[in-house]
Amino acid sequence: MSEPLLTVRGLKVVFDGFHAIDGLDLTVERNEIRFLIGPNGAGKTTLVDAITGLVKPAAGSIVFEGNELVRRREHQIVRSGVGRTFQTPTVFEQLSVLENVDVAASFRLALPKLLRARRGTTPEVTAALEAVGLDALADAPAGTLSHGQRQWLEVAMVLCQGPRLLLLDEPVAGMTGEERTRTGELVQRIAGEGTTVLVIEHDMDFVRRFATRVTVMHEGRILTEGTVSEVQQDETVREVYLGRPRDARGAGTAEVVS
Ligand SMILES: Nc1ncnc2c1ncn2[C@@H]1O[C@H](COP(=O)(O)OP(=O)(O)OP(=O)(O)O)[C@@H](O)[C@H]1O
Repeated sequence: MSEPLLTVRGLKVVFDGFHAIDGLDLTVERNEIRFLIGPNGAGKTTLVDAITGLVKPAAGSIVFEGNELVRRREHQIVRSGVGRTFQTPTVFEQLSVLENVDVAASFRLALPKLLRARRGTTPEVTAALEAVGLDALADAPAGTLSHGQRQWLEVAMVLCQGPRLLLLDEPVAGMTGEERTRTGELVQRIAGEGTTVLVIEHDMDFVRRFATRVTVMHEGRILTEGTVSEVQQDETVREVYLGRPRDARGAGTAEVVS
């Protein structure tokens, strides 16, 4: 069997004595569309923050394609092939759609290459815009895009950097049904072209339709993993979502066990 794309072992992230990630182990194989679910505060975003260098783990290792990511800086992690989007898209509103992707593409280049590269649009930029279906809007200011289109623009901004692992944080939040379907199909195309995708999501309908495998997080650890139906039937998952009536629950979490 080939080496996993991502191997997380014994990961701990501590905020002022609070263990947001508490000895977490996770393995992601190549070409998966892995969904990460779990109640509010389970540690999903913190895990992605640790993988991408935004927060520094107190312990543990994160090995991507055989290389340790812990202690690398954010831009080094991007250059090593890990890209992410955020819950709220971060685009430059005054720049055009094309310029946004162009700026993001430059970020991946080392300075000498960057100085040579600024002569017209690169094939990666064009391909990323086509992949997310925004090529017809290339010259539109990003500030005029709908919420769904902004999310796709942010995906294009990551795709143009050529990631082998793409981490999406609640990509369909606030989207219409049609936009959700388009986003799911986009994720499938991205995975089909060789980029492994890890998606944090609360929308169980979306998870059911597009996940190849689901990991459930709870209190900073992995509770269980499996297919959607396997995790829905898991007793511990049912307890986490339904067994504590006074817990604050995330949107759609009750759906997990329905
Ligand atoms: N910078 C921080 N400082 C202190 N505590 C934090 C920080 N970031 C996250 N936490 C805490 O860590 C825990 C995990 O948060 P995290 O955002 O990773 O959960 P989540 O599973 O992504 O939740 P949600 O589904 O609501 O987005 C929460 O209790 C949160 O309050």
